[in-house]
Amino acid sequence: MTAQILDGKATAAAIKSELSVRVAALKERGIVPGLGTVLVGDDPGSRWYVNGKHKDCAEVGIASIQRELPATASQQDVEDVVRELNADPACTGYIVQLPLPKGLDQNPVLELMDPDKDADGLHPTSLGRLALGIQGPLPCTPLGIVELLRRHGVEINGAEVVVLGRGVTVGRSIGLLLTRKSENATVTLCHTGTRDLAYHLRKADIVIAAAGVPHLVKPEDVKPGAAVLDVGVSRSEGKIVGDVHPGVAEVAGWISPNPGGVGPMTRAMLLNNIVEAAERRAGI
Ligand SMILES: Nc1nc2c(c(=O)[nH]1)N[C@@H](CN(C=O)c1ccc(C(=O)N[C@@H](CCC(=O)O)C(=O)O)cc1)CN2
Repeated sequence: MTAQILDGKATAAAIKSELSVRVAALKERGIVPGLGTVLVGDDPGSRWYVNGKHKDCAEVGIASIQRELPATASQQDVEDVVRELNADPACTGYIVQLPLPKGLDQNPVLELMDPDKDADGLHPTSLGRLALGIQGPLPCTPLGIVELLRRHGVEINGAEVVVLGRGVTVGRSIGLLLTRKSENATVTLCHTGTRDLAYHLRKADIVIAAAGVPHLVKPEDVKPGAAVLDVGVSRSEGKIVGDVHPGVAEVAGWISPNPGGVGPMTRAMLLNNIVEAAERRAGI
C-alpha cells in the first residue's frame, strides 16, 4: 500500500482563497480585520513562522500589526505589549509566538491577553470554553488537523485516535476537539510516561505525532490503512525531520508530508480565527 497524501499546502491555499472572499465582504461593511503578532527574541524558526503569518495576511487582505522585542526583554516589557494590543481597536486578534525565550513565563502572558482577542485559541478562557462546549477560538494546529482530515474524506466519527505528545499547542487540546459530539472520536494521549507506545499505535485508525522525537512512529507499529499526521519538527543538517519514519508511507492509508502537511494548515487556521472573530463582532 502507498498512502494517499494529506496535502496541507494545497488545502491551505483553498482555505485562504475562501477566506479572501469573507474578508472582502467584511471590507464592504467598512471592517478591516487585523492580526497582531508578538515576537520576543531572535530564534530564526520563530521569526520564520511570524513572517509567514504576515505574508498570509497580505494574501487574504488581513491587516498586519507586528510587535518585536529583543531576547533581553523583561516579563514586564512583554506584558506591556500585550496590554497595548488588548487596547488597539485595529487589532482584531493577536498571537504571542511560542516558545518565549528562557527566563520569561508564558502563562501569565497568555492569561493577560484579552480572551476575545485570542487568535491562537490558547488562552485559558478559550481552552475552558472548548472543554465546556462554548463557542470561541480553537487552537490552530488541532483545528488544522481536523480540517485536513475532513477535506480528504478521512472518517473521524468513531475512529480510535492516538496522539503522541502533551505540548500545549497540539497534544493537550486536540483530544477536546476530537471528542466533541461533532467529531465523535475516541482519543488516547501518549507521552513520555506511556509504557507501551507500540500497543497503542497498533490499534489507532488515526495517529497524530507531535512529540518532537525523530522517526518515533515506525512502519511496524502502524495499523495498515491508518491516517498518520506528522506534526513533529526536529532539525538535522538544516532539514526538517518529522516524528514519522518514511517507511510508514508504505503501510498507512493517508499520510501528511512534513513539511507541507500540518504546518500550512496551522497558518490557514490562524487566519480563519481572525476572520471569524471579525465576523462575530460584526454580528455576521
Ligand atoms: N503562538 C503560537 N506559537 C507556536 C505555534 C502556534 O500555533 N501558536 N505553533 C508552532 C509554530 N507555528 C506557528 O506558530 C508553525 C509551525 C510550522 C509551520 C509551517 O508552515 N511549517 C512548514 C515548514 C517550515 C520549515 O521549513 O521550517 C511546513 O510544515 O510545511 C507554520 C507555523 C510553535 N509555536
